Amino acid sequence: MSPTQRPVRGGDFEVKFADIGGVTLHFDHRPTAGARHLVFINSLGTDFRIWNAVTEALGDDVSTLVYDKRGHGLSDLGATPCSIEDHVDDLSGLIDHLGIVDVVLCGLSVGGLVAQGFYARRPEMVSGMVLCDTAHRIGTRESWNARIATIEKNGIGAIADAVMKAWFTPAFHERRASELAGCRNMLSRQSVAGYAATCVALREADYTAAAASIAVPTLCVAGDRDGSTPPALVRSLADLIPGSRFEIIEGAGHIPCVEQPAALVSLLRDFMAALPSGNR
Ligand SMILES: O=C(O)CC1=CCC(=O)O1
Repeated sequence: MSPTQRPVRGGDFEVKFADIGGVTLHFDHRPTAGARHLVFINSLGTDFRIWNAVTEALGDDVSTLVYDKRGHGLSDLGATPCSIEDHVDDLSGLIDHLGIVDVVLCGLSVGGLVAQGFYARRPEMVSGMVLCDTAHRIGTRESWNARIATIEKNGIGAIADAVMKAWFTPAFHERRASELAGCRNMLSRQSVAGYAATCVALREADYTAAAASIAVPTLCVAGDRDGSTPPALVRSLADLIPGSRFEIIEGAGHIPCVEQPAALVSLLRDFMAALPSGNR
């Protein structure tokens, strides 16, 4: 596809896959000539459709890349155990495969850890970061081990009620029942092996020391009702990153791109507009 062509959503939609170091990754790349790349990195238990409303609203103003991280959606799991650094390998390989040389990363939850890992490895590629409902360290060894034990015994469905409470506000539960059901299906239909492998990666990840070296514009964002990485935790990440900004999205849980996409888009647009121009 030439950089000026964009597949129309729902029209000539192309399913795209790439073999990155032996791991097949499922992605959707919508380049616009001259527009900076915004690369979205998913949270645990989700596939790239969570960004649909956001990329739709951004339209042709930015180039976008979404992908299913290993072990999720239509992407392979690869070898286990895996670490955040393996996820960084995937992202790095996919970006190179597509010939992208300058990115703004938008990482949600574990995706925010992948963004921090990518920045630590390839800072020259990154013009800015939006770290959404994430932290330098998420959960505890005990909490991840307990979650892994539960899903390996009883399946992901066994944790779905608790996860939906963390992902979405009570208002979403009350008023957006079909979206809630769809998101619950998305979570429950991830593979146990892929989900558990990502829990292991989360359990072992600690980017506390790396945060002080982040030297690009960074916006940390939290849903005000996030039940997984609450605003105070996201704020503690922002406090570690020199010069970063912290914003709260009202009326959102852990997944603002689904619950409050317009608010996230507005923050993303302002953030992108304020960046110095770089290589595109
Ligand atoms: O689904 C959850 O429990 C919330 C979450 C923690 C890490 C992540 O990526 O999502």
